[in-house]
Amino acid sequence: MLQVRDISYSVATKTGDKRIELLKNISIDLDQGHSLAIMGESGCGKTTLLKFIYGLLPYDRQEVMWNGEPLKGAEDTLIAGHEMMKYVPQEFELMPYTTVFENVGEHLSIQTDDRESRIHELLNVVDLAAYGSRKVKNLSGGQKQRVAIAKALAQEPKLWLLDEPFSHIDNFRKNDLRRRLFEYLEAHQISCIIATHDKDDVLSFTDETLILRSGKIEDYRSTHKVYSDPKNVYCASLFDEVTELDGSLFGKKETLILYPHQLVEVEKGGIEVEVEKSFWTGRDYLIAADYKEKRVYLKSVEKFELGKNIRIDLNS
Ligand SMILES: Nc1ncnc2c1ncn2[C@@H]1O[C@H](COP(=O)(O)OP(=O)(O)OP(=O)(O)O)[C@@H](O)[C@H]1O
Repeated sequence: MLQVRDISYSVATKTGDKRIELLKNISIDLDQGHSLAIMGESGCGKTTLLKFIYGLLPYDRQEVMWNGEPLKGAEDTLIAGHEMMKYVPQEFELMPYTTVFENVGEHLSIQTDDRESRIHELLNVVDLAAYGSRKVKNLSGGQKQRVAIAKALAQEPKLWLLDEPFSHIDNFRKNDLRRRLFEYLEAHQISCIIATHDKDDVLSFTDETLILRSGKIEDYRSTHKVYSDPKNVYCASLFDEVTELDGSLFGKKETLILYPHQLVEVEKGGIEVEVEKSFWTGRDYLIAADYKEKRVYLKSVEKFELGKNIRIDLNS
């Protein structure tokens, strides 16, 4: 079990007269086998938080605990990084002049009886079984990223720290790869913290979600709650387009933060909006409309012409 206790992390400005706080009062409890998503806008501190947990940055106090034991930060260890964790950074580190097979096997003991079958198992997880003998320098960016993932799994971590792990991988493979990986993690009871901008990494695969904004926790609950009951527009907009409307327009007390599928066109009732644009999304249209100079988004099976007035209501 991982426990992060009220951590803050700051760096000195270039002039050295001030400090910038990159992380402020972050606490995390992660049970073994659970997965946590870290979401937030670019620059909010996701990578810094992963590096901090992994032990690449100095700890002021005993702030990161593993199964109740305090861990040491970068300034107190010879080799930074905790052995029960594996951190897969955005810029993956591979050996370009050796094969995929050798890269993945790098950390497996030569004595391991089932060395070959273990490497094959991991290459299967990342769908690279056919590329074992290929030199890494001759792979595409997405293939290299998959090698980095397999290599990290070869070390049998208890906690996996992933920074935008699918950023180079095409949509065609992404969904399948996600499913295989998270199934592998579940089967081996490996915990996972994944920093991502992609809601598809989060909704189907993580138990909890922590949303960061300027280094502070904006929300930290079950992924289901973070998505379905967003605390504010910032949190909701990490998942989809968002409309914020006064609830009294629909007979509700609270301000409403709505995803496009939560608003629909109706014949009567609701409010009148003016269509500004219809975007085809494959299955239906995302309609951008104006309500008293406020942007409103809804889903529709029908395309609406620019300037058309339609009535919309809550999709209950
Ligand atoms: N050593 C450092 N010195 C000064 N500023 C830093 C340092 N490391 C990170 N930062 C700043 O801290 C902020 C958080 O960076 P971080 O890489 O953690 O963000 P992020 O949420 O992972 O962003 P992205 O989604 O773009 O990868 C950024 O503004 C970054 O420029």
